[in-house]
Amino acid sequence: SAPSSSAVEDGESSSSPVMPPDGSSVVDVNPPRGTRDFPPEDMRLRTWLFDQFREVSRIMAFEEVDFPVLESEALFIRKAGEEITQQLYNFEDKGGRRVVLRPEITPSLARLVIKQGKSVSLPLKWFTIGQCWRYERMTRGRRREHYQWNMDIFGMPKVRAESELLQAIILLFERLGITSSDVGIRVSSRKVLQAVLNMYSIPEHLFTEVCVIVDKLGKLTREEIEKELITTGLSSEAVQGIIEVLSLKSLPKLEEVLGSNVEAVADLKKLFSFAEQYGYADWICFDASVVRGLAYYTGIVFEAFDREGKLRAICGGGRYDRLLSTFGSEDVPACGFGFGDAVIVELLKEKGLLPDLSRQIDDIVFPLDEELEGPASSVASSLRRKGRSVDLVEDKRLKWVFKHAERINAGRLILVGKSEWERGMVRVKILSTREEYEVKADELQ
Ligand SMILES: Nc1ccc(Br)nc1
Repeated sequence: SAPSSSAVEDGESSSSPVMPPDGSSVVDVNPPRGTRDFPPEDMRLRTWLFDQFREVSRIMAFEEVDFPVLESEALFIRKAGEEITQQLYNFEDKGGRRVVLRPEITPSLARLVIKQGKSVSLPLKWFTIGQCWRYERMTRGRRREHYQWNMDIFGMPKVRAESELLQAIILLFERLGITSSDVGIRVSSRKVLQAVLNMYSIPEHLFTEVCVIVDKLGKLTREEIEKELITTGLSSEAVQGIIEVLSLKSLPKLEEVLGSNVEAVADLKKLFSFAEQYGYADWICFDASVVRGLAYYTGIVFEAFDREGKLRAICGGGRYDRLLSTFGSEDVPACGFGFGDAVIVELLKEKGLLPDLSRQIDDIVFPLDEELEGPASSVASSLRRKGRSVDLVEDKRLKWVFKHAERINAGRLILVGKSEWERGMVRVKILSTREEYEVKADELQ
């Protein structure tokens, strides 16, 4: 039996491995700390979820792209103190290169846009589903990997891009049976914070750091946030002003505070007006406290949340118009979101919306004795070449075969018996109706 592993650093199991008689030791059969196996039942759920991601991406006219999970560390070195860059799964490879298991996908997308250069026409609408990693001290016992669906639009400077991405997220929720009573999407803009910092003449270079700090609203206490803001050098007046504006949840109130000609207000009003036209206005709400924790966001940001408040953010994203220039390239306006594979499954469980994904096999082919194993091969092969899923079973008692047929929801049981085969026939059992008949082997469909 596999040694039970406990939460010790870096995943060594705490119990000694089972010692088989020959003295060798059994490897720890658990996956590395913080990672998951996907046995068939879990894999069916994951495949179903990813199929929903793909179907929404198709409906939204996005193209699929992919990248290595392994990326250059340089792509993720940022100085804003984000959690994501403090938990890099980074190492030096055998060639002395600094590499990472990517913690997110957006920088890879940006790298490919730069690499494609003038060979692509804008706007680009790309999506991918990929595994992302973080190295977290296991004391917190959290996962170190998850899969993220990313949808990104490059070369669309106006809020049409954000509106399109919000529709993709809402279409996904609707496909899963989730309603706007279950989930909402908080929307704001980093330009709100930018406007407040301008009001207090706070230098531009503090913007990103302040965003990363205020993103902890809801995770840290107000006092802790204020303390962190003060340490960046902000005056207590500016800190109070920031906290006050970020507590706004009314766009008209924001307009009163910031004025109508502030870009943030104009963008958000346009977005909420589009939402009415798309028909998803009841899903979204303005909430100035949303800033998201990634340093590179520059405009509208959003995150989906469960209205019961039991779970972490379901997905999130925003506009990042100046990411490419941090890689030394000309900027291209961009906007995107990441949608993880874990919180959404917790939500589906909460709402009783997990789909029934049992196995479905068309036919079981079973030779009734050893000398018919050859003919059974040709029966199975012929059905498979017609596109039927066939489980070829042998060396089992018939009682087991019937039980197995039930377990895998087989449609038919094809019995290859001696007397029937001598007449060129096989016996077919329709398992749902128990109907049974003989048919010519070479006419079996
Ligand atoms: N960025 C990131 C990577 C892996 C996990 Br689990 N969560 C967040």
